[in-house]
Amino acid sequence: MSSLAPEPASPVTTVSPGGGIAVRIEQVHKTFPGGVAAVEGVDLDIAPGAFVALVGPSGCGKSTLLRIVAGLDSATRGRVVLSPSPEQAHASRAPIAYVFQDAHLLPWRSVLDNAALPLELSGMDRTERRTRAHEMLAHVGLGDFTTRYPAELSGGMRMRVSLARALVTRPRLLLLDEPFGALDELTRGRLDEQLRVLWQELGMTVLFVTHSLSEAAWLAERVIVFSPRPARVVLDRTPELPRQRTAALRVEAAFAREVQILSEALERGGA
Ligand SMILES: Nc1ncnc2c1ncn2[C@@H]1O[C@H](COP(=O)(O)OP(=O)(O)OP(=O)(O)O)[C@@H](O)[C@H]1O
Repeated sequence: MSSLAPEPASPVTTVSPGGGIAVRIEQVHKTFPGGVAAVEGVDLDIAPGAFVALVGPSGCGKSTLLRIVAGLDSATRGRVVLSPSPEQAHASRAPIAYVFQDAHLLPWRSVLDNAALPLELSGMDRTERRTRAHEMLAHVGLGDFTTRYPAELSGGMRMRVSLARALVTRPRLLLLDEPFGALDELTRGRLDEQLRVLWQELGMTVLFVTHSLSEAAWLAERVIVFSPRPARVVLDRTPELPRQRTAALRVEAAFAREVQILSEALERGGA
């Protein structure tokens, strides 16, 4: 089987849609020790279940903002309010999962054991965690690769394991930091398609950092364009595109127009 062959998606029946976390970013500023200002007065209200792309020039502060939302870093001023809060979140679902630019798989563990890792760390018993990891790997098209090891996989397959590892916890908020940036266009497009299907089926809020304006317009229901560092919001746009995103949409005039609008905002922000 080709690593990119779309497998019939096995629905994740145990997760009901809904249940995404609302994210309120209130006047967030971040200045690092030494005086580097990375984020300046960002105000965003993100509805539960929204799919939001964050775009901006390299080094503008997107990752910093995502890390603050995740609680991995703190704001210098302002605050991020998650609702429900991670403490109130439902026990059967993790509040937050984070996907990095690199897959960061453990080379000595099989694909299945990599995907099951967060469940193992949470103390779930072996049979249940393996069942859940199997289910999610099948969902991202890796059902036939569970016994393989990371070194035997392509870059796109490794990213899919990383995505499955984040999704096994059934997060209510999924944060992705330029996850497909190192992949070729075709693989990236396929993974975008799988991610959108997963978002629609799993019921979670998604914040997706990318450099690619076309990826942002195709994937997200709302695109935030940031200025060069320190990141300020230049544009907050809901692309006027059909909810059902298809591969054919990428060559349509309406899509090109959306990318153009984002591109102009990016230029304005840098002026
Ligand atoms: N821990 C840190 N200490 C000091 N400066 C930092 C730290 N982390 C990030 N920065 C600086 O903050 C700025 C924003 O970095 P950040 O990684 O958030 O940008 P980005 O928009 O995600 O970049 P890219 O798109 O290239 O990944 C950069 O100038 C970076 O050097």
